Amino acid sequence: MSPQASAPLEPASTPAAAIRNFCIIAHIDHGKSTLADRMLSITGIVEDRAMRAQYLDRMDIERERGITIKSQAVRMPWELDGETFALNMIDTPGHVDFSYEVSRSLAACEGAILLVDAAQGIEAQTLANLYLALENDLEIIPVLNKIDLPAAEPEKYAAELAQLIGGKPEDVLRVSGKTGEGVAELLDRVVRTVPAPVGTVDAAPRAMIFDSVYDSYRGVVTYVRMIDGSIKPREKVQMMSTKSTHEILEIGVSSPEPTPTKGLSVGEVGYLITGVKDVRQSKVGDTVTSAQRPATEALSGYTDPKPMVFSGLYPIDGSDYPVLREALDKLKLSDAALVYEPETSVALGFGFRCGFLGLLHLEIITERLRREFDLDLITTAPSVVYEVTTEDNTVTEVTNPSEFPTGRIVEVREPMVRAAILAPKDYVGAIMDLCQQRRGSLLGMEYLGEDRVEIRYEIPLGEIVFDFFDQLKSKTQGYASLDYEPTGDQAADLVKVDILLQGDQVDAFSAIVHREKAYAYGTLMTERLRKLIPRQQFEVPIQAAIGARIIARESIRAMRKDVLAKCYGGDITRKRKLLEKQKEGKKRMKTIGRVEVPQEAFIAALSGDVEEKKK
Ligand SMILES: Nc1nc2c(ncn2[C@@H]2O[C@H](COP(=O)(O)OP(=O)(O)OP(=O)(O)O)[C@@H](O)[C@H]2O)c(=O)[nH]1
Repeated sequence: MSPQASAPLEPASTPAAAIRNFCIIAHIDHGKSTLADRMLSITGIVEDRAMRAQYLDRMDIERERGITIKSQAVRMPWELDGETFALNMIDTPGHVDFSYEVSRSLAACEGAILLVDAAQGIEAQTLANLYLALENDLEIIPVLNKIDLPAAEPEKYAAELAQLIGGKPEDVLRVSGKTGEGVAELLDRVVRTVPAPVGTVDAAPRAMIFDSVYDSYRGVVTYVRMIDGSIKPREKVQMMSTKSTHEILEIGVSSPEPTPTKGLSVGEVGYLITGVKDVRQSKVGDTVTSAQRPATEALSGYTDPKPMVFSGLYPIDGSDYPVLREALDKLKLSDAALVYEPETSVALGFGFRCGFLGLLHLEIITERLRREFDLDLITTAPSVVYEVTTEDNTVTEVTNPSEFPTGRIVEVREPMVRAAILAPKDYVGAIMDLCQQRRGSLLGMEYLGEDRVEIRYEIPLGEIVFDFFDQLKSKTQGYASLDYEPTGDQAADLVKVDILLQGDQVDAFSAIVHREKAYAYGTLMTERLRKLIPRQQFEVPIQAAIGARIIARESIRAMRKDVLAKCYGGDITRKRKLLEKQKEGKKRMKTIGRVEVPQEAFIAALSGDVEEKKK
């Protein structure tokens, strides 16, 4: 158990018996990245002085926000009882939006370190990831982290962990990623308890893609786990889902910088570079085989990424539209799950309808557009995918409420999720109230230890994407954690509510809501717009309607005095100046029918800034 003394094992010739593939699963902020960094320095592959905080999180946004978006794999040498082992650590994204990526990373491992903050205990993502790991038959090593913290309660949480996975509290390891305490023992435990990979050495090669990253210099870097056989440089490989073939330009391992090798064989984890320019040609979950000697059966578990949440993205300055298009094209190269198509809105101009895996994915993309491409954007309220059947039996998938079919609707189906919420028991009442308001049905409740409860609900995804998480956090003073997984579609009594300005529909404000909530949505939006739209020369009614039926109404009274009048006959240059000034302020006026509305009013109404100001 010492930092590596002998030379590291050469990949491509490492016997499977000397390989251990593992990952770390943890709730957000429980210290996964810090522990991973500590392992890099303790195994000697990164010198302490080269160590920057969170070596593995490459993207700036990841580092700033402390979240892991893209998984990476690192090979580390470790010696135990005179034998050298190659440890492949696969970093998994911890968030629900990326659960498919998590599940593929897990499928590349034989063992998982279940890392729990010794001052916090088990959280929702700990559980969600643990269940995924168990489904993949991984050996679980329970570990409490941050034992250096004064607030750490290792005894209490070791008991909680032991109860959860079975076993004795004393078998739960205690470490500190920060000080390094217990980390060498943890690596020893990995070697002892994680099974060595098994596969057929001389079979046709099969490698599972568990990650695919776009690099502007090298094209797509594909991370794979060899299951059977081996792959060598210059070999022609085939992607089994698309049958496309590519020549391997480079093959290697990350330790942690990319290091070319003579190939990868059974059980090994590494990367391939084939000159592919777009991650969609090298998809997570797909099987790579040899073009000359293809395997007959692909590895199981491959699915196409499916967007769950849709939103319209519009540049605030209309002339930025081409920049937005280019930016999305670029992001798409590195993100197979992002989909988009052009869309126009009367209220917001030209933009794109974009599909995301979930809310965090949406947030990350919009943040990257703002930061990396300097774009000012407005996003419309997130919507899910509804399946609408009309009287003539046609079924339409609706991702944009303004495209809701007209005519008689027979059925509307909406996506459902199974949500697991973990919180201290005092908040059970508040959480149940919230879930009930959001049309949830209780599935079950379980105590974890003495004071924490796991509550499971089935809830429409559409209710979750609309500020559910914020509400949950505020009702539980930040203590609750949430995780969810899709469970399919369900029919519901849903209607489309339109917002009309002097009889004309304002598309960006149409929403699909439950019939019982239609009135609340209608009054909320009409009130917001009344406060935001400036008075016109005439009275302007603002209405909310379901089909032809008006359910709410406000009106903007006519101006008493024509403020422009004072400009007439006055100094023409002054008037021009005023107009110029107006342009500068990017105050684009949108005309809905005869009504002129500054774009800011729409933006404020969509983002709910009105209520904020009132507070
Ligand atoms: N005191 C103490 N703090 C720690 C320890 N490990 C991590 N932290 C702190 O906990 C916070 C979260 O650590 P990260 O390593 O970023 O957590 P993470 O689990 O990788 O977070 P995600 O990547 O967002 O899932 C940071 O502020 C760390 O400095 C530890 O052993 N002791």
